[in-house]
Amino acid sequence: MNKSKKNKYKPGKTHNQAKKTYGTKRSALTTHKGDKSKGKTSKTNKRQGNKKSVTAEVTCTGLTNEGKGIVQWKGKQLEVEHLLPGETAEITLSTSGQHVNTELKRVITSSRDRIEPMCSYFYECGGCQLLHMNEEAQKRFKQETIDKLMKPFGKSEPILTMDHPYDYRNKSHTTFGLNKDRQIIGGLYAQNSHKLISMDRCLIHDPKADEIWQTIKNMMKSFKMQPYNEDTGRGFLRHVLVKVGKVSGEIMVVLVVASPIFKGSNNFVKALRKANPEITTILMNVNNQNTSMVLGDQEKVLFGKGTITDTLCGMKFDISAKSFYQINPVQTEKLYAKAIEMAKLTGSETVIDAYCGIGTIGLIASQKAGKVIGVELNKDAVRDAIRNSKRNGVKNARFYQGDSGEFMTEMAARGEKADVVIMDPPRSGSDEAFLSSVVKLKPKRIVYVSCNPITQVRDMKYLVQNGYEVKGIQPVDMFPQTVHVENVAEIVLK
Ligand SMILES: C[S@@+](CC[C@H](N)C(=O)[O-])C[C@H]1O[C@@H](n2cnc3c(N)ncnc32)[C@H](O)[C@@H]1O
Repeated sequence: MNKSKKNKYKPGKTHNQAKKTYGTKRSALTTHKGDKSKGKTSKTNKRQGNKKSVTAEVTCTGLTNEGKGIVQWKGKQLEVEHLLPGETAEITLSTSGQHVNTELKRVITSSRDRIEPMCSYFYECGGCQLLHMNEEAQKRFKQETIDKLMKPFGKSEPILTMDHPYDYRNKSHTTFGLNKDRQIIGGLYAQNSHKLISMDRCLIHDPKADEIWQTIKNMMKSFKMQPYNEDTGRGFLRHVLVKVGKVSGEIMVVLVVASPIFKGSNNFVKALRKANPEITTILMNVNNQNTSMVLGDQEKVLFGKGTITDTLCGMKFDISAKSFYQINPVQTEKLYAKAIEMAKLTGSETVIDAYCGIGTIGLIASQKAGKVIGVELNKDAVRDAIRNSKRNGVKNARFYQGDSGEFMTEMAARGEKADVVIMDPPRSGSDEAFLSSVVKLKPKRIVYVSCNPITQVRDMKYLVQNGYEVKGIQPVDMFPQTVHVENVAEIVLK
């Protein structure tokens, strides 16, 4: 590896997701140079637990990438959850070590961008961070986030938003537990915690998925099925994963259980299908590890074919329980259309679809390319991709299981050729092995699809330092109501 400054790859930190709820937040304490404190501190100092807390009146001057309000207090820049630019508010502050925790107590002057959150779990859950902002403000926030991050590479296009920004998630997983009265509850963990919030509906989930896990929760008592307790390791049902084919209407239910012995599974499946006849397949996944991962390794099909099929961009795709599939298909069609437009295919190119999942982008691109080579780490996803290739009658695509970085390194070592690389890595971004091999392979074009523009910027800097230039930047709002934003960049060899 060339160790020169030019080629030096500097992995950045992964995007820090916004956290949960009103209050008890630990804000990053950053020293703020050159600005006088604008916050007024009240004289009353209280003790919160063993931490000293003070109340202050502050004015919000902007938003962080995580959608938190930025305020100045005693020469420091602090972040306050759920505060909007221009608003003045009363907050409480408490210090623990190097950190200052802030809590929004009362908004004194409210922004015109503020709306009443449509979800009653908003302040507790933290899965959506922007429900207190109207649609226009969310759009502006995401556009500004991308514009700011992508500034070194040029201007970004206006973000592609969604007409009905609710009910869009085709995949959801629910956890079960007992409340203090030992009644079974189901819901989501509060962001970055293991506090289970009992809910009946999530505004961004597919409504059918929420209906199904409610059915399961209501069946548990009569089937003597106990929710799994992470602390004691006792109980059976850990999670329910529901995947919905938004076009096909097919529905997969995965019962994630702590033990492979599922007594009465036939009757359970029968009762579940009776209550929700739209379910097309039911699986049992055994996760007996002490882990925060939802799915374990063992899987058994209890009913149906074990996969669902959905249609995206006119092609049909089989999706397994463990395979990645974009969670917002309406916006995915816009994203893929942009990615393929940026690839500028003429029919003869060799295209690499790196981090290809079930082969969606590559198979759609294959209609306009000479040949497509897909690489993906997850073996179930590769099996789906191969099946999807056959199902759609695609003859010019091959899929391989492996690490994209290693695969590209081997391709570069063999002196192989690629005209276009489409890459869509996970949130942590790509790696040095992959990027340095891309630079060796010298494709004319790279289309970089990312759900984390922070790691995307890091990787794009490397490509730009090594002979590429950025020609186009297109943000897409794949995750309305949350701070997350998808971005696709067109990068060409100079
Ligand atoms: C954001 S998804 C994109 C999938 C696909 N392009 C799509 O649009 O549905 C990232 C994919 O990268 C895969 N992945 C993660 N690390 C990988 C690696 N080192 N090499 C290859 N694939 C990897 C994941 O399993 C996942 O399927």
